[in-house]
Amino acid sequence: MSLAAKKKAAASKTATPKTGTPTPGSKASSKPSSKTGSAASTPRRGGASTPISVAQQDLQGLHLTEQVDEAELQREREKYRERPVPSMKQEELIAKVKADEEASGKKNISLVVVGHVDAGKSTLMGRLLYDLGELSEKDKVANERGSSRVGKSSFAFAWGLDALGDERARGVTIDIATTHFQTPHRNVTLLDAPGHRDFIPAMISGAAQADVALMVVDASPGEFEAGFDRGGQTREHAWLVRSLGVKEIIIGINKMDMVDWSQDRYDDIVDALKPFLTSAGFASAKTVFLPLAAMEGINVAEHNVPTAGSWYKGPALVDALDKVAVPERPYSAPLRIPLSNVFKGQTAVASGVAVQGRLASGVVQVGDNVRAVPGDVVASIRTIEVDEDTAPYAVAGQNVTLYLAGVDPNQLSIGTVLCPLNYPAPLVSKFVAQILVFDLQSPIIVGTSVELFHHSINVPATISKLLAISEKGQVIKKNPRVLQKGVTATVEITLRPATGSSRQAVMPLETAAENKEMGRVLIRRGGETIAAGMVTELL
Ligand SMILES: Nc1nc2c(ncn2[C@@H]2O[C@H](COP(=O)(O)OP(=O)(O)OP(=O)(O)O)[C@@H](O)[C@H]2O)c(=O)[nH]1
Repeated sequence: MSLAAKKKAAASKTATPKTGTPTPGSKASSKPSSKTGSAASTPRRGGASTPISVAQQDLQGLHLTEQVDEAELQREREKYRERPVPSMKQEELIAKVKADEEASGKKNISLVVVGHVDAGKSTLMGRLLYDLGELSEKDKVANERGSSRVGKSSFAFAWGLDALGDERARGVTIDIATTHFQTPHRNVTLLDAPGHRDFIPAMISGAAQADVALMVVDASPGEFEAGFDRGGQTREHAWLVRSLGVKEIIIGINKMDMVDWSQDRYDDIVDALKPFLTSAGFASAKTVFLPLAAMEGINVAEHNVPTAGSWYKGPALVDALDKVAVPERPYSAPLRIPLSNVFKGQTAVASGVAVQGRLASGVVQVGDNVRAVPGDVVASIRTIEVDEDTAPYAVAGQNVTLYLAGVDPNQLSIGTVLCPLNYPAPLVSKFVAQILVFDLQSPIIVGTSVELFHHSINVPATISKLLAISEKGQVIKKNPRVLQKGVTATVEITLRPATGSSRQAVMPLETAAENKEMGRVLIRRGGETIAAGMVTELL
């Protein structure tokens, strides 16, 4: 699939509200980037993506508009419910997955790109894709033309990566776009994160899915400092990605052309970042620094530093990515697929309801039946797409598009978790978490209202009890009255019903001990990330 087409697909899911945060279900959009056989042969209709009922969808799929033959409709519905049979038992599948990985010599990793606004993230990724042959000359020329028309000709490479329309006019990335590329030993899924403060919720969704972060900083005079100061996004992004479980980080010190490849400037930036990254929880062995000039493609796909930069002997970006450690994937744990997208509206029922997400744990194959929670809906996996290609199975760590049979799209939403039939994730309205408190404007007290982020959703919640403050694993204070910046605390968190609803709010959640990825939460207040933590007990 061409990059332009991929971008179009990515752009089709950019429904993040420009101010405020996305709410569950708000990203549902028209249609995923499908090219499965069944989808291709399925009649599709244009039009608005307002949610429609299953019956209406059936009508669309069958091209019946007014005269409805109920019996015929029923037969068609039954047909949709015909399920492919899984070809392997779970244990067989896990063994095959491991053997396939061994044989391919390539491992899958997901990369999130973060950094202060305008640091050059999109330019860098555009350049990398171009140098790796993923962005054609034609795409690049079209991008150059398009971007100079709106008076931003230096954005030519970024153009390739940023989505369409609104985003182009403003020159700011507003939602996660995914693309794939390969290094000699890695298949990389790239999640391009927006740098703008308002868009951090979208970044959280990307970072929650990543194995490694590429943090881009701008070496130009004054710019690194602006991004690193309080209020700049460098610090918050580093905290966020680490809190979301990303252990490896590559720091691309970009725009070295602006400082004539000065080693002093590079060293100063490294010296400022190192202690900060350690305090944010990145082990120095898992931190790589490299100088770059993204626009000119220097030190991106090859170690081609100019004479002024001959002091640099380390890896080019592509070599650093090729060495990213692949975490042990929890294949044998029960399946958990938190959905990051549900395509409501135009998707015809015959090809299944299209959803996207990342396997937090477990394995799944075509024909498997899964239970969707909340809602307790049973669906059958009709088709699996990994990297836009159909696949017989998918495993923990992969981002997938799934086509589900036997389910109404309105029963699913962003945040729904697909689970095995006999092992659904528990639904929780209150839990205990151990949290690390970030930089705060005002302290956390009992009753503090927050937004709770878990994978791709955020829900209103209250810090209902402050249970303890600990240091190095020891409780140093019980029932504190306030939590200040920098402390590790045990708190009770209670979900609040959505505005206007009297129903008790619940969400699928597990303790971190049970399932690391399902037990990680982020806490924000008033557009600021104030804490991150692990669920330790479900109440
Ligand atoms: N001199 C110089 N300018 C660069 C380089 N890389 C990027 N730029 C410029 O920096 C500006 C911002 O680049 P983008 O790639 O849009 O930055 P971004 O980090 O993706 O920005 P957001 O999407 O808004 O977060 C553009 O004008 C680029 O042309 C570089 O290596 N050298």
